Amino acid sequence: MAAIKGTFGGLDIVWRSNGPELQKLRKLVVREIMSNNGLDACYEFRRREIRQMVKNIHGKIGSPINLSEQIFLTMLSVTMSMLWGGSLNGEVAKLGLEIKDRLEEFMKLMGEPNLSDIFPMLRPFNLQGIESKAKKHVSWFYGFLESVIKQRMKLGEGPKMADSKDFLQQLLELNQRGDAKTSLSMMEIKAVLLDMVIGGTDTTFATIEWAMTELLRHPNKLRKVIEELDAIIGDQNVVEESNISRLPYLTAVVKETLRIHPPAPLLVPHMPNETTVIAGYTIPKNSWIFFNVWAIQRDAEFWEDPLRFEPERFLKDTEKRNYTGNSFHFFPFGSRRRICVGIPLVEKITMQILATLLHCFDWELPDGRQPNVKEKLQFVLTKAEPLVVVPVARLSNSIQYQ
Ligand code: HEM
Repeated sequence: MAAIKGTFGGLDIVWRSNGPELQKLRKLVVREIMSNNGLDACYEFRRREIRQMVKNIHGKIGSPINLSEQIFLTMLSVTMSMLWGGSLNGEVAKLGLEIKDRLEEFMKLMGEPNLSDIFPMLRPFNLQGIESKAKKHVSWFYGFLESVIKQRMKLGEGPKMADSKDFLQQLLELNQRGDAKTSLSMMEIKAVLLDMVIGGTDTTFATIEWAMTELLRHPNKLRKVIEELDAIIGDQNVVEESNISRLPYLTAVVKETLRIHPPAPLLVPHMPNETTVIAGYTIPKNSWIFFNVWAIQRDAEFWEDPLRFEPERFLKDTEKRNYTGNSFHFFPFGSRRRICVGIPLVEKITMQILATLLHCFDWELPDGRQPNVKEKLQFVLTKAEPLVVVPVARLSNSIQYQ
């Protein structure tokens, strides 16, 4: 962990220590970028990538497809598109694949046990090479983001899509306001963008992959989702972000997925800057603390029949069962000062991608075999084996697939 933290140079949000600079960055992201206005401003970018996903899948109707890979690429395209108007289509596809490979490598490194975390005096020797490998990837990402930013500053504005503005454009405009509260250095802009690529892509992908897996394992729950989509969206429309607040059952499916399969099962490690005693245990200053939210959210003391996939439990008591991190039985995004800043985006994007996949297609299982729930932990908890399924068109109007 120390190795990974070091590679960011202390400028990003995830690995920055508590203090006024961290609070400034968090406030800026939450108030400006993740606000309704901020997210609405880049809706067209998200929408474009989701429509492209539908088109890609429609081209493979009737054949088995690796849905996990399709979801990952869609999430990466959505992230790149929202951040700097990038895309994985056309000539930049090669670059997208390079980002995907580097992201996967980086996640692996973050999940690898590092001797230096247990014996900090070994850190200078970099015995497993984790720090140097991680640094190589981070420098590549920083170099790439720098060229994107320079290009944008030269052109003066981002790609035009209706009235949309990508995150980079929003950050640069905040900088032009020129007040200390919203100005960021170029290094900080790069670090925040990188946090979003690394912190946002895999976690959101994993949520959608697990939700699809659980629904395919539970046809009675899937039927309820389809009934809800047919009633709210209907046969002649496509899913828009404005519809998703009217899909309470699908919302409960996402929450139940995040309960059983939290993408960040140990949250992000915390480090107290003072020695503290909690419940009689002494937590020494500067120790790495992991919260096992995976185990807590499966604890039979708090959850009835905890391993059963039961979205209905989130239909009751919705006030308490939310993402605010105030319940210590359900906090997949963490809690309090360091709670995830991406929640508003996650709520929109997971719902819209899931609703679109289930509204546009029926999904058949090759050889009728149920997908398994074997897990793979590389910092983010994903499925060990990809989800392979056969898409079948379910809408009568071919325009909905274009
Ligand atoms: C389902 C998707 C996601 C999950 C489950 C998730 C989960 C988390 C968790 C558990 C933390 C650490 C909280 C703690 O330790 O107390 C965190 C932090 C963070 N997340 Fe997310 N996240 C998701 C998506 C996103 C997205 C889409 C973004 C941005 C585009 C994002 C940006 C961040 C950032 C910047 C932090 C660091 C906050 C800080 O340290 O102050 N996350 N996230």
